[in-house]
Amino acid sequence: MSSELAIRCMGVGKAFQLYAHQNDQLKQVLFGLWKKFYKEKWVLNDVNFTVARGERVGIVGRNGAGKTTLLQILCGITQPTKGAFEVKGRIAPILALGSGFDGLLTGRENARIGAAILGLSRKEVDACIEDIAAFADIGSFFEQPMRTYSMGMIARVAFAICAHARADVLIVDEALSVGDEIFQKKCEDYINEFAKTGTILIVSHSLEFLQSLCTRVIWLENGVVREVGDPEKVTADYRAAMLAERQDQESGAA
Ligand SMILES: Nc1ncnc2c1ncn2[C@@H]1O[C@H](COP(=O)(O)OP(=O)(O)OP(=O)(O)O)[C@@H](O)[C@H]1O
Repeated sequence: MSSELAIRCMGVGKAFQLYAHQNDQLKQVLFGLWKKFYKEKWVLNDVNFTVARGERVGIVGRNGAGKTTLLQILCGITQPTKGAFEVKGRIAPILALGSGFDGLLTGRENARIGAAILGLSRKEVDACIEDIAAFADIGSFFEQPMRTYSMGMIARVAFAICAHARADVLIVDEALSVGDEIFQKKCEDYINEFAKTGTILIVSHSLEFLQSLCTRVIWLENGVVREVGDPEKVTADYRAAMLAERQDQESGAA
């Protein structure tokens, strides 16, 4: 690990606009200068952290804590409402796996486009497309339109592209919860291998995996950083809080 920064998140906040009625969105466009027709829902608030080059940082938090939104901001998929961020180097975003694919194009065609979007030149794509096909390991489906794919197959192609993107920073959102056991193991092996040289920011509900992989863990709670530090300590505190909450609910329900 070096002291050089790979990711810096400075006071990042994100508010979504919630419209009570469909018409309100149109009203906002027409009369938005005078009146707000939406309610703001803040899902991230003043999030600050840095990740050094070569570090492996995990993010934990309950459903809806803001983990995916934070990764989407860092990957440039959505803009922060407040604050600023910086990611140095080429990013491979293993998020919302495959949401950008065109269902009318084949796996191969989507893989070529996806790899180019991640920054590979045409020559580099030519050189690695068969390796991407082998990594995805979906046989003749690779030549079929992606609308015929299962979610698991889409995930395989998406992960395969990212695994060949020659990235400096791997940003992973729950990628290990998709696909079958064999593919999950392949992804885990890839991430462990990448970890030897690259920088990783990974969201996972698998606390054991984060403990084994990460150098630090961030616990996000209601859009704010509740704790950051040693993976064993943070995941233990998080687990204890979840357990205490469940016990409270059970005793309340009894
Ligand atoms: N486009 C959107 N418009 C409005 N609210 C949204 C939008 N996207 C996400 N949210 C809300 O933002 C909050 C954070 O969502 P996010 O997906 O970042 O949480 P998460 O920690 O990744 O959850 P999970 O573990 O369930 O994947 C949630 O309350 C969610 O409903």
